Amino acid sequence: MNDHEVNDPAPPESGVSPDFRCGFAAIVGRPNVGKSTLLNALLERKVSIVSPKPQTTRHRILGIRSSEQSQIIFVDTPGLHSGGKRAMNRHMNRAAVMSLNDADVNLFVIEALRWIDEDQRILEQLVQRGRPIILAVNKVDRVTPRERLLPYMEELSRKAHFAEVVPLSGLKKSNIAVVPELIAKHLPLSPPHFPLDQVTDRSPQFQASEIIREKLTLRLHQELPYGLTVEIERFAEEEGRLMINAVIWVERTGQKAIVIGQGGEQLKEVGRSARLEMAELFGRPVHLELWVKVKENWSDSEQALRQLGYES
Ligand SMILES: Nc1nc2c(ncn2[C@@H]2O[C@H](COP(=O)(O)OP(=O)(O)OP(=O)(O)O)[C@@H](O)[C@H]2O)c(=O)[nH]1
Repeated sequence: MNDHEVNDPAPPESGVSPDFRCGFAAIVGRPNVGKSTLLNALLERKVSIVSPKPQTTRHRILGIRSSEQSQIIFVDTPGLHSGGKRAMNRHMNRAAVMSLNDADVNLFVIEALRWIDEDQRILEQLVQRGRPIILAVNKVDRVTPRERLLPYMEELSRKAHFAEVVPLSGLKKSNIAVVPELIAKHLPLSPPHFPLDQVTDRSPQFQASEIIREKLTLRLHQELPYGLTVEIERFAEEEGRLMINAVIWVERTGQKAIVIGQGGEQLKEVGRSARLEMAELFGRPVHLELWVKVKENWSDSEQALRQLGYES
């Protein structure tokens, strides 16, 4: 099943103009070029996990940006991996290819002054699909002196026929405002698919699990790249408070000790920062309980992936 069909589209809003445009924009690019950061800047709020380590985005996260003229449904693709053998890698590749198929326009994100073979490979796949490609040249804040950018942009323009080439910085939020306008030009005339005030079709449970995973990833640095996932077991409202119980699944007993940390400090700190962010996101106090459990070699087994909801 196509992820976009999970939620029935909302009935068309009354009163939208006949020039209204709506469609799907895939955010594509190799790991760590800054796709999640850019998406968050485009949506003006945080919906997708951001971390300094590559390949942290496992799920396709749909962010929605609506204005009076358009509704852009962003698909944040996992990194297109080269040659991954484990089940998780296969899943990620399938997900990436699926969102390329869905998109009306591709926002291809690269790093300023850094074009490598993997960028070339992704560009070739995009060109084959024949959909418009908007090239987002990210991280321009790192370019010094600024004059180096212009010849680089000219060089890029010769690599393919891009609909647009935009230098920007997702982190510094510079030159971001123009991007939705450029994307909207390439979307079909259509009424909005979702209510205009909706920014994501992900459930609050999913968002809660992503917040926990992000806090873990930030604290654990190199120690647990793929080896953990988060499952929400309870998500209930009681007397104005959200009661959330979550299990952090790891692959090995040794990793369990790492996640918990000495005297439980690590886990306590993860819980504290996750709880604060959830309280802000959901607009009410949160009571969060975290457990760490071992699921042997889960990321190697298709069946275990399915149990945890990574079906594609
Ligand atoms: N200097 C600078 N750093 C950036 C910019 N955008 C993102 N970064 C950093 O680049 C790193 C990767 O950013 P992400 O947004 O997680 O990258 P991603 O492409 O979504 O990564 P994957 O999930 O691995 O595919 C983080 O450390 C960001 O802070 C930018 O405009 N300028």
